[in-house]
Amino acid sequence: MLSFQQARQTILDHVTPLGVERVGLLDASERIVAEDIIAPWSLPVWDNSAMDGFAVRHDDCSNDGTLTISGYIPAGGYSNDPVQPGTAVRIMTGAPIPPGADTVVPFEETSEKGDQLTIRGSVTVGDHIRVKGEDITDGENILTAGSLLRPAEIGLLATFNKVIVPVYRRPRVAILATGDELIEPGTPPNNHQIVNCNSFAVAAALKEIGAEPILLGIARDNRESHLQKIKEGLKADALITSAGVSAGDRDLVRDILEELDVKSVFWKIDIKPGRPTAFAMYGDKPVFSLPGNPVSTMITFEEFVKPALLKMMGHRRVFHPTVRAILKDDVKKKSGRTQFMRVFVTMQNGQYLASTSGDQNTGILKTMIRANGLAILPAAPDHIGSGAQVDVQLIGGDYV
Ligand SMILES: Nc1nc2c(c(=O)[nH]1)N[C@H]1C(S)=C(S)[C@@H](COP(=O)(O)OP(=O)(O)OC[C@H]3O[C@@H](n4cnc5c(N)ncnc54)[C@H](O)[C@@H]3O)O[C@H]1N2
Ligand code: MOO
Repeated sequence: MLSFQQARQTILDHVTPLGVERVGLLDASERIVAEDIIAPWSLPVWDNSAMDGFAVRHDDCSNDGTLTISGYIPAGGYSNDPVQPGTAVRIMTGAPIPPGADTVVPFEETSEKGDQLTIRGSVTVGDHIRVKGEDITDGENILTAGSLLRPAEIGLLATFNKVIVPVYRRPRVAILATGDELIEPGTPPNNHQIVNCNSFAVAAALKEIGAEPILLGIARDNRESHLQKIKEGLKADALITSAGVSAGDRDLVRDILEELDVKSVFWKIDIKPGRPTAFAMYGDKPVFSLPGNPVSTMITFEEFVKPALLKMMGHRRVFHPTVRAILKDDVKKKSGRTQFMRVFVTMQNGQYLASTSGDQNTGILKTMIRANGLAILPAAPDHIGSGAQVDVQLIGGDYV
């Protein structure tokens, strides 16, 4: 049986980034740029003032004399007239430095009387001038393909007039719940029926990473229903099924996938929860079959599906940030399996602390709700004492 790391790597080895599409600037937010972006001009575009004040010739500032105010350049204005010796030009932040001037003196360091200006204190040549190209030079590679477009990158693209941006396509991901016991949310449950929560938890997780969920509904525990729904799901870029993958008499998912020529890559991983997870490929489309217990579905999505989809969207970083934390509880676990423990992480005196968020049975949803981290307990020991250091993936929720 594959270990946690082997299974995750195997999945990542099977998926590749989807194609590229060109979208409007704001639609590119939080997506991955698919080509290098080259600066078409320098930034700043020209030498400009960093302060409201006076553009002067530094040589004129060395004696205690006065200068004559000879002009005014607001932001949005410019002047091609050279600043003559003995004169100063009133200039606003962002306005281009006029020829001849090499220094800006802020208003606070001057006093004015009519058109006469006195500079107080010492002035260094070049003060308060933002020099052309000091930020970015013409032809510089400003964003390499594969970069995440956060607000700062979107601003940078806007600066350079890049209103159409090449980004990796977002996967359309079909989600199929399976089981005769299931009804859809909004339907009053009869005896022995339970409401399909997995499809919605998975759809929300997909939206969080910018993938497009397609809800296929529920496949009933018979061959025809599975065939019809799975066929539909295979039209998407990826398919996620929940339940029907363990050893039950009615666990049909893997058989039907095989019947539809979906090639099994592996079944079962040495982890808890999530052992019966199956992974298969339909051409170049991944098919994830997640165990039905809601907590197992959510954790296997986080550990296996999310990194694969992020890779398909062109992301270079596909894993949750992991921190070392001190365990606050004694933990008994199954020896030989990597175990994901739902924890609540806090920070005290510069150190992360992780305490169990409650009952770790996979039937217990509440513990998932309370968790903001998953501690990854290594396979070997069957007991980890409080005070031990463990790796914890931060999975969001309340900030620590
Ligand atoms: N003999 C064995 N039995 C089981 C094994 C095993 O290895 N041998 N593995 C156990 C483990 S671990 C898990 S996890 C479950 C997973 O089984 P399935 O993926 O086949 O899921 P089901 O049995 O159909 O359902 C499990 C549980 O989850 C509920 N469920 C299913 N779908 C949904 C949904 N969409 N929304 C909410 N809840 C859902 C379902 O009613 C069951 O209670 O198998 C163990 N058994
Ligand atoms: O592996 Mo099951 O997913 O423990 O609940």
